[in-house]
Amino acid sequence: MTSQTAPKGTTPSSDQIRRAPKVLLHDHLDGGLRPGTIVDLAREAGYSHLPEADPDKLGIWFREAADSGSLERYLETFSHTVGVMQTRDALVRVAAECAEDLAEDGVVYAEVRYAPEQHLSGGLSLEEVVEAVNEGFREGERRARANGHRIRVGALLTAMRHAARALEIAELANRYRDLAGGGVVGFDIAGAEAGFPPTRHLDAFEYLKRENNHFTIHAGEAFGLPSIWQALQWCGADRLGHGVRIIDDIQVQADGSVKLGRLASYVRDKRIPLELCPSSNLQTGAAASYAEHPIGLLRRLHFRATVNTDNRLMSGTSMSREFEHLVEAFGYTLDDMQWFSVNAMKSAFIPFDERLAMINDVVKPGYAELKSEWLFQQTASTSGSVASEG
Ligand SMILES: O=c1[nH]cnc2c1ncn2[C@H]1C[C@H](O)[C@@H](CO)O1
Ligand SMILES: [Zn+2]
Repeated sequence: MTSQTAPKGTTPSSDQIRRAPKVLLHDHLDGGLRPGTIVDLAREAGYSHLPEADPDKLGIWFREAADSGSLERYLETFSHTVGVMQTRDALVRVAAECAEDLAEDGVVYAEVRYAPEQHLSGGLSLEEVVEAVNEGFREGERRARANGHRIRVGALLTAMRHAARALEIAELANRYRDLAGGGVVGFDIAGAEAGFPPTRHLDAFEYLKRENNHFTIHAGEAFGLPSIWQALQWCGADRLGHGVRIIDDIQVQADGSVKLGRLASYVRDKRIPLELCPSSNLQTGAAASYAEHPIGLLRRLHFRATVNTDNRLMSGTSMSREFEHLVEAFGYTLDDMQWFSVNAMKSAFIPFDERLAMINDVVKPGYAELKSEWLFQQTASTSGSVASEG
């Protein structure tokens, strides 16, 4: 009897990984610019601080400068991307290219975040920033469709944790939700973690809860369990940005059995989504290698783990590349990729019926098609060998 599915251990090719429908919950708009666009925008704006004028060299500069082992130094590189994103046209262009690039890479749904308060030095208001980015995402979705790709992009508004505008940004996120055609789907806080606990912004989180709105919090990246605990139990985060240090509450015993502490149990029991970003974690020192990244254990233990890019420019990555690294490190199959993608889609901030439709009408059929391709390839090569034997 022949098997109906690809056997476990059949790893997907790079081409299959790229074509597989992927879902991205954690990607920074100002961490994903094309190097050529940065050079163009710097010229137009008279921004003279770029460390390199050649796009290829600039791309390498970002990767190397971000590869520092420290979140604080990693974040310094954003001064150049934010520096050229200060006009309406620049924001529309960057957002449109972001949607196009993600769609080209096989991402079908993405939540892309940025901090509106960082884009005001050219005279834009917070509202004008949000409207420009939304316009860019819609334009990028249209261009992607014209190129045969379908993607839906929602925005998350980030407040910087060292600043004091979180409530104002939360109110902004609330005003721009539920827009026809797509808009702002939630809120986040980002920036240096050590010394800036999420409880500094409790007023913003309490406001969002009263408004029945959604938010994620960068927690458990550069700082450990107390940050995750505060984000969940004081602030009420729906998801954890990174959350990778939950591994500190999981003990693997000498006999291979695993013991979860109370916080790790809570995260798993409540199905709290972890927005894991492997390449970014290697750069900021949160993990030593892909093979040692906690995602391997968290996936085995059935945490609600998702795979994300964080900053495609600074990490020289894409969703496909993240999966390529994981396939190589852990031998993941298309079934594993589907599991991560369904997890991410279940955890998105759009309404339940729309998430379900994406899972049933886009994600699952996409993987089924790739798996059936595999079956037909096997059939073709088997019948070839039967014919030659005959
Ligand atoms: O991984 C991150 N951790 C904390 N903050 C981050 C990370 N990646 C980007 N940021 C910051 C820098 C950006 O300017 C800001 C908004 O996207 O969010
Ligand atoms: Zn991030």
